[in-house]
Amino acid sequence: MTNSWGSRKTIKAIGMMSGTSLDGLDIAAVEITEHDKKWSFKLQEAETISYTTEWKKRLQTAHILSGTELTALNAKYGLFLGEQARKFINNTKFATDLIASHGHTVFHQPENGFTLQIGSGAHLSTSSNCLTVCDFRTGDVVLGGQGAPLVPIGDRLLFSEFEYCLNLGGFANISYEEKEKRKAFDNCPVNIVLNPLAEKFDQPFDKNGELGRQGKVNEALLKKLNALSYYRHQPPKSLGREWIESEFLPILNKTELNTRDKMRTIYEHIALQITKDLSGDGKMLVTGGGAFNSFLMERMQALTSTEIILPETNLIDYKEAIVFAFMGVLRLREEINCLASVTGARKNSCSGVIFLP
Ligand SMILES: Nc1ncnc2c1ncn2[C@@H]1O[C@H](COP(=O)(O)OP(=O)(O)OP(=O)(O)O)[C@@H](O)[C@H]1O
Ligand SMILES: CC(=O)N[C@H]1[C@@H]2OC[C@@H](O2)[C@@H](O)[C@@H]1O[C@H](C)C(=O)O
Repeated sequence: MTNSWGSRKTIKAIGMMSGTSLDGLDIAAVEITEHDKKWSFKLQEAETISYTTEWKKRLQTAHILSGTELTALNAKYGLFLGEQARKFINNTKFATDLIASHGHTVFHQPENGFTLQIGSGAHLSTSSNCLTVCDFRTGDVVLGGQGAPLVPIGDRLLFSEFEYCLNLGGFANISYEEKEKRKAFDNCPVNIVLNPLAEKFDQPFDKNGELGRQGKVNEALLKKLNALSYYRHQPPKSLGREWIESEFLPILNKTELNTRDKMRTIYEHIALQITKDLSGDGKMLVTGGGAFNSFLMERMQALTSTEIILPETNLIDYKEAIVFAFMGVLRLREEINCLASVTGARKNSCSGVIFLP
């Protein structure tokens, strides 16, 4: 506790998260409480603002824009986030102390020393009229870390009753305690590769895994995917769109399988990659939209005796937004919110940039 935020028992925070699946902007209003050095939270309100086709396209193609265009989008998206926050606050009457915004990842190249989440904090804080914390990843990358995943600080301090926390969004990422340190890494791609395949059937995603369930596992493709060098690397490690384009899709696009068989094989690949390192003991909390994919859950549970726990829907949908709200609170209190044991950075850090309205 180093400043006046540290003497507040409860802090009200709004967390905003735009994930890789591009289904929408998740907003969570959370009351975060510290009692006897133990943290707890209450999710008060939550909403997902679906992206319009136009916003989805803008964010999806942001990486090919010119410098000027990307700068303009950063500002425009910051204003958009601010307007959404304002509307949310007006509707819910949640008297928030702060907004913690992840933004939308456009580039993630920790090996080259940078990561970029757009959604200008200055625009967001001014248009929402709220104290805002954003740019949570850069500080860790500058310290030599992967800048991801960051949610494990929340897994450790808010969800410690679970041996594993798994999130199934665009990518799968898992976190767990090992020798009293939090460890975490991105396992493999999930919806970032499944959604475009489902779109071939005019569906935004493979609801409950029904399309993939109808296909057959292709052993040759499965073997090639499992042989990708990323899976042999030791953590810390993380994945991004760049890896999908350079490593995963070239293998997938070379096969002439029908789409259902491709999906079925990808499901097996995901289930194998996630379960291969589990101890077989304890409970695993599964969140993120992929948790609703009952076929994927079945395949995972068939490959491990670690018990898969699906929480209530709001936690499945909003855990990441909740944890970013928590990270914003830690940032204001000047307490550690990025774990070097997870990201491989030279040291733990208190990351995020603060904007006053
Ligand atoms: N009933 C369902 N069956 C199968 N998949 C589902 C279902 N509901 C949601 N999904 C998947 O979950 C995705 C959304 O998940 P989520 O919002 O957790 O991803 P994200 O936050 O964008 O990703 P990330 O955490 O990687 O940034 C959808 O795009 C869809 O693929
Ligand atoms: C760079 C980036 O945006 N990474 C995301 C992405 O989506 C899932 C996975 O890859 C994870 O590493 C991370 O997000 C979550 C919220 C995290 O940092 O914990």
